[in-house]
Amino acid sequence: MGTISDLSEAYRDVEHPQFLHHIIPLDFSSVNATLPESHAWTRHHEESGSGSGSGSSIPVIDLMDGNAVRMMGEACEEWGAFQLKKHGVGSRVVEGVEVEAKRLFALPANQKMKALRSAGGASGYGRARISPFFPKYMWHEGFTIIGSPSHHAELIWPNRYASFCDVIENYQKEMKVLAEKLTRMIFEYLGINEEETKWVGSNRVSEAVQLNYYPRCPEPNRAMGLAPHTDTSLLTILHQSQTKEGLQIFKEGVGWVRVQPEPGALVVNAGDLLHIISNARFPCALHRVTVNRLHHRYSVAYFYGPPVDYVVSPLAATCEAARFRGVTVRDYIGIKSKNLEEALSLIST
Ligand SMILES: O=C(O)CCC(=O)C(=O)O
Ligand SMILES: [Fe+2]
Repeated sequence: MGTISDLSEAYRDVEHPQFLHHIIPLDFSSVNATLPESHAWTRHHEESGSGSGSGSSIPVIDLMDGNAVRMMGEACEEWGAFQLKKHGVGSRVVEGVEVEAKRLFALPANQKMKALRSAGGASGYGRARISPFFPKYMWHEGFTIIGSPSHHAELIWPNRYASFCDVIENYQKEMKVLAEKLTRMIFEYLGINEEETKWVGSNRVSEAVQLNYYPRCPEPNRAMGLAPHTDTSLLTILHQSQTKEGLQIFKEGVGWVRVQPEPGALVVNAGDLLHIISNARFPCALHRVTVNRLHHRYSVAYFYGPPVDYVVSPLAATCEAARFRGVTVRDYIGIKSKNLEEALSLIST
């Protein structure tokens, strides 16, 4: 149980308890033709690079390819992200979670509210954690799982929570194996010695599963699915449902670039912790989500990182000056929760 509760505690320690209005999602089923003002952002879709025809897109990499280490490393350097094929996670496992996510978010609002995230907590149902940093709300609701989902699942489904938990726990297990493999490969690319990777594969890693739901939206051009952010992880593995609009990644000099769902592929992106460990050689992928008029969209993110008491520091900085001071995962979570995008500059040297 070690880390599982540790990660929850790292979030609970954050001195910034959120207000309920930052947690309770809008009841989207009650919205018909107009976007409520609370959710109306200024137009944002016409920015450069957001057209899929621009030719720019994150690389699609086959994990079984003999050059996978180099390709993943180069993708991380250029984009901080890539799509991964032949990753070894069965399609039934992935589709299984998507089915459970659909079932969960289709419940009436009062049912979902039974599993509402608490003001100081990290897991449960609610708005995106980054909500307090933005003037408008997002067209989104989420369900965060750290450790066992059974507590919250039982509140929602007293009689059928076991099957939900089986599916989620199996997904966590498979994602963890994949995340370990990817971490080892990426560290190899960065030339980080094995001594520093001892935590990989331990049962003390920090991990969380995030189910995301973006209902169809009457005015998609004025709404925001998920506002621009980077992930507070080492790496994130994401499954997205096959919808046209959705995830976009920001590339310096290009703008927002769509990540077209590639059948069977998972999106991998570098989080803040990998940015620090790589001494900023890898950008942490800034990403956001747009919504669409016709289809609901679902995604499942798996966040992976070192144990909360592990000191993250630039390991790939053997001959250059370290650009960040060392910081424990727990402290970094605290800094990020209070400062969001300023967090990295607060630990810069
Ligand atoms: O829905 C997506 O495609 C992205 C989700 C995401 O960025 C997150 O959960 O942190
Ligand atoms: Fe994210």
